[in-house]
Parts: sequence; C-alpha cells; structure tokens
Amino acid sequence: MENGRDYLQHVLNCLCTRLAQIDQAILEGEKEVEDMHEYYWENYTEMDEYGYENYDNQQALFHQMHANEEQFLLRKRFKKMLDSPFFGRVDFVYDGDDEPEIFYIGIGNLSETAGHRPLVYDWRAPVSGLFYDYDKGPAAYEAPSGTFSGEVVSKWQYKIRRGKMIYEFESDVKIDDEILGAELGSKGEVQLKNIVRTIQKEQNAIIRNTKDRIMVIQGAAGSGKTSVALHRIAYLLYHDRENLKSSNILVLSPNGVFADYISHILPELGEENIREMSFDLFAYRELKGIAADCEDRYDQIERVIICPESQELCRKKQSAEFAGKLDAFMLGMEDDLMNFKDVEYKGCILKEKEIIDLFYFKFLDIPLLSRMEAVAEYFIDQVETLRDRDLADEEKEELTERFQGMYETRDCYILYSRFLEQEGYKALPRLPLEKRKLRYEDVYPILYLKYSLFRCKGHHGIKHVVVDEMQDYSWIQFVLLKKLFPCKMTILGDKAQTMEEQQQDVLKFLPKIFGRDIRKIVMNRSYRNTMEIAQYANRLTGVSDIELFDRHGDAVEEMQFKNLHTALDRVLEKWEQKREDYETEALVLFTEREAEHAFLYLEEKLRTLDPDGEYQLTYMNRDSQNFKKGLTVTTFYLAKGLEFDQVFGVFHAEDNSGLAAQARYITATRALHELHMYDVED
Ligand SMILES: Nc1ncnc2c1ncn2[C@@H]1O[C@H](COP(=O)(O)OP(=O)(O)OP(=O)(O)O)[C@@H](O)[C@H]1O
Repeated sequence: MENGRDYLQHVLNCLCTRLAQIDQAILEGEKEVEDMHEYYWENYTEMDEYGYENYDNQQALFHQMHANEEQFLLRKRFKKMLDSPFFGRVDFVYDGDDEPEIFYIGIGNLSETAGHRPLVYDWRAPVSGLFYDYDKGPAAYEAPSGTFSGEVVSKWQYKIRRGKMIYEFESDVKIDDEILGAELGSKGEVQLKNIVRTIQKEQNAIIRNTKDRIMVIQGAAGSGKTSVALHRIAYLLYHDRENLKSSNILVLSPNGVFADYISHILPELGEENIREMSFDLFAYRELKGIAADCEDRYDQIERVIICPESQELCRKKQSAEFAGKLDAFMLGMEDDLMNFKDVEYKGCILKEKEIIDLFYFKFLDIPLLSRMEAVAEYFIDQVETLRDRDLADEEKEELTERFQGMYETRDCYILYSRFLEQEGYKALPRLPLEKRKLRYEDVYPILYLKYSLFRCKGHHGIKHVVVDEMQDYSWIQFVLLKKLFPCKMTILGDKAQTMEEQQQDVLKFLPKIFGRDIRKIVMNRSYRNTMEIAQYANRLTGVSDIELFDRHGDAVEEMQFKNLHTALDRVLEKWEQKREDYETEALVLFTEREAEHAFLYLEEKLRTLDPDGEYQLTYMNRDSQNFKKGLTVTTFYLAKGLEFDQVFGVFHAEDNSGLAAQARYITATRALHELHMYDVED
C-alpha cells in the first residue's frame, strides 16, 4: 500500500482481472439476450392474450440490455485506467485514530470485487477533496454521512503512462506548481485537456458546489472557466446518478468548432457526452413559424465592423428598457388586438359578453395569444356535454379557428413591426413568411414577444444548463434563458472578452433577473499563456487585476508590414520554422473577408511551393464543425474560447477602434506558447 510502484503493479493486476471478468460477463450477457430473442420467437404465439407474458419478457430484455451497457461502460473506464490508474495519494489520520488511511486517487473507482473498499478512489469521491484542498496538516471533507475531520500526514503525486511509473514524489504544497507548470507547458494536445491531476483549490470549490442554483463565474482569459464547467458537470453526474443523466444537461456554446473542441473531456472522465447547442440555433428553430431565416451573431459583428453605429441600435434592442417597452405594448394589445363576437354552433351559443368574461377573468393567467384556445376548449366542452357526444377533430378545428379569428392577428412578426413603428424605429419589411429574414438585433426581441404571448413549452428534460461566454448574452437573452430553463445553471464568461466596443459586465444585471439564487465567483488566476503573452495582452486593454502563472516563453513578436501579403509571407515562414514543435497554430484576422482571403493566399502559395505537399491548413468559418491540427485561419470572434500553441494576429495598423482592441486582446489570449502580432498599413 505504501510503495507507489508496488501498488501500481497490484492495481494493474487487479485491473486485468476485473477486465477479464467483465469480458466474460459481457459474453454471457449477450448470450442471455440472444436466448431471450429466441425464446420469444419460438413462443410468442402461445403467450397469454392480455400481453402480460410479453410485457414480462420485454422488461427482462431491457433489464439485461441495461446490465450489458453498464458492463461496457465499466470496461471502457478500466481500459482507460490501464494507462494511468491513479495520479495522487492522500494519507489521512481520522480524528481519534492513530494510523493513517491511505487513499489513492484516479479517474475512476476501482476495487478488487464490485462493492468492496476501493483500491483507487474516483477524483470526484468525497475523500478525494482532501487531495485538492489541503496541504499537510488539519483537514476535513464532507460526505453524505457528515463531515470527517483529521489530519493529512502525507500527499503524493504520480505520473504514470502506459502502465509505467514516470515519477512519484511526496509533495508539500497543494498541487505542486512544478507539476502544474509542466502540464501547462506541454505541447502535443489538439483539443482542450482534462485537468483532474492539477485542479486548483479555488477551481475545486466551484466544481464541487452542489448548493447554489445559479453559479456565475467571471473568470479572466485562460483561468480555466470552460475546463472547470466541464469538470463540474462530470462531478454532478457522479454525485447525482439517480436523478441526473447526461441527457439532462445542455451546454450553450458559441459554435460547432467549440463544441468539437470540448467534446472529448467528459468521455475522458468516464461520462457520456452531453447535448450542446448554440443559443442562436435554438432561437432560429423556435422562430420557424415567424420568419424563414435569421441572421446570426457573426453577421451582426461583421456589420458593426463596417458600420460601428449599428452597435448602438442592437444594444438598445436587447436592453431591459426595450423589454419593458415591449411588456407595456403587449399589455395594450390585450384590448387593441381583440374583436369579440358571439359564437354559435349547432344550436349552442357563447355570447360575446361570456367570451369577454372568460377571456379577461377565468383564463387571464394564460398568455394572450394562447388564451382564445382555452376559451375554444371551454366552449367545445359545453357543446359536447349538451349534445352528449364528442366532436370530431375537424369540427373542433373549425370551431377553434373561429375563436382564433377574434384576434386581429397572431403573427409576432407583424406585431413586433407595429411595436417598432410605435417606438420610432424602422418597421420590418412587409413580406410573406417565406421571404422574411430577421436581423440579429430583432431575433431575441421577437422570441421574447413569442414567449410572452404564447404558452412556453418549457424543456422539461433539461435539469442543468451551462452558459459559456456569458458576456455575449444580452438582458433579453438571459430573461429568455430563465423562462425556458427554470433549472440549475452554471454561467461563465469574461467581461474583458466582450465582442463589442465596450466591455459588458453581465454580473451587474444578472441578480435582477435571477434574484437571490445567484452565487457569484471571480477567478483571477490565469493559466493558459506564458507571462510574456499574458502581460502583452493585458497591456492591450488595460486589464490589471489578473494573477499570472509563472511560466515563461519567447517574447511576443510585433511587426509592421506594408500590406497583407507580406505579413502572410512572414506567417508562412514562421509557421514552417516551428511546424515540428507545435500541434495547433492559428492565424487570426478581423473580418471574414480578410480571413478567407488570407486562407486562399496561403493555400495558393503552398501549392506553388510544393504541389504534392500536405499542409494541414484549414479555414474555419461559422459553419465549421471540427477543430483540427495544423494552421487554422479564422476570425477573432470564431477563435474565442479556443487555444492554440502558436498564434499569429494580423490587424490593420490604423484601426484603433474599441472593437479592434477587443479583437487583438481575444487573439492574443488564445496563444499558449508563442504569439506574433502583425500590423498591416495598407
Ligand atoms: N488546474 C489546471 N491545471 C492544468 N491546466 C489548467 C488548469 N486550469 C486551467 N488550465 C489550462 O488553462 C487553459 C485555459 O483553460 P480554459 O480554456 O478552461 O480557460 P477559460 O477561462 O475558459 O479561457 P478563455 O475564457 O480565455 O477561453 C487550458 O489549457 C487548461 O487546460
């Protein structure tokens, strides 16, 4: 137990035995399922007429399939553990005991036989908290049965690869900075890494927080927000297995590439992948019946680059004030929109006065444009009772339509346009549904209108939502999120990375939307960049309150070029120099047009230099779905959230706008090891 190397051998032997047992169990389980199928086909004609036996058979089959599935998952986890079964150890003396208990910590639980004391504890187990939260000395951890206090007498760290011990040492400090430095300095990863070996105390507090309903994390660039959010999900799935499944979790992320970039973390931590979507995509689906097409956030950014004044209009239309005006407008519609009249159907009459009573009193709680449906249902019920028969579906439909006819219109597009005019904004063009395309600034106000005027379906399967890049969400978007997902949330972002002229601090208004449920946390320690890169980036926007991890690298290369092509030639040259050293590089530009142009130029150039060469050069646009090795050419707004070993930023020398400064900052903070910032005069 005490010698890491011997223990490793013991654990590996145990893993092999368990794996062999699991293989056997899987074989038997599959045979069992086969037999059940066979039995069914041979006997189904003789089963009882009520289907009881059939039902029992089905249940037994599901049960067996579920058991097989569990074995598959276990096998997957144990196979992963064969590579590196544990990475840490804590020796803990419980209060009242003399001898320490030794706990080895890894990516999953492992015991010699199922249900026995683990040889290795999952990093999410209560006792594993000791490893992340304490140095040697008095310590305690929370478990479902209470708090356990005692003393950490020793802590060890291990690096094991392919079942071989690379190093082991006793460490005094929380997670030795040297190890963290080595992890951060390592190259060779393409996607985001899991950080279980080196989770920091303040990160651990967020990961293990199960009390707060709405956690909002303002974290500096590279402070580990995304990593922490994903590890938190893994933690919650582990701790609430009964109630929380991966299908109950939704991550709202900026785009497809980002989704791909983070997609392997949960499987690596032994969990299944979760649902992921951008809020924009969600909005477009919900607006299908209102407009045929919608712009996305990136259209909006491109427009602001060309016409900075349009930013103000967009900001106004997403504000609390604008939402307030929409609310007042909707209140006015309660009368203005209605045209009540008697309804007569096969001898039954519902008088106008009665309809008004039902509409304004009995069904007042139902949103305005869904309310008439309730009145119609009420009347249909009356007719059916009086005539003592159920109405056919077509009859019901026809009746409901007559009730719906009492609204002057139910089209949110028209209503919103009317509102805009009333408030002095330009109205939307009058077009049939199939020709309507919404500007980005109007997408969420119309969705707000829709969800205020119609019954909101709610997305009941979702029990936890993660919102990444919170600084890019407006007041109206957060109000909608609250309405749509009345569940727990982890909201994270960085005000310094706002994609607008001015930084947006959503922490100022979120408490007004979510009330007292909210818990704010600030993460100010940054891990991604070398000191040189982080200091350079911080100077760009005047960020000063970040604690930097002490890791050094080359100075940032700053150069000025006459035109874009000479700058791109330099990118090629530098890229070639370090191609062997790095897995991922990015060339980041301001606009989509520039990025596309740069990509085509580089592609052409490479083809001329070596027609048969393989380049690993990728253009990443808003529709891209994969994060790839090699040099990725893209815009600053698509690079956000990602990281690359080496980054080239190419910007207009004379553009000193607020947005250009933000773009430079976002670009610079993407670089792990090396950064080149090139200014182009022409
Ligand atoms: N405790 C840790 N141990 C090892 N690496 C860490 C740790 N915390 C963060 N990192 C590393 O720091 C980098 C930044 O992490 P991450 O992308 O999660 O940060 P972020 O706050 O979401 O960044 P940004 O907002 O700039 O996109 C990643 O490479 C991540 O692996």
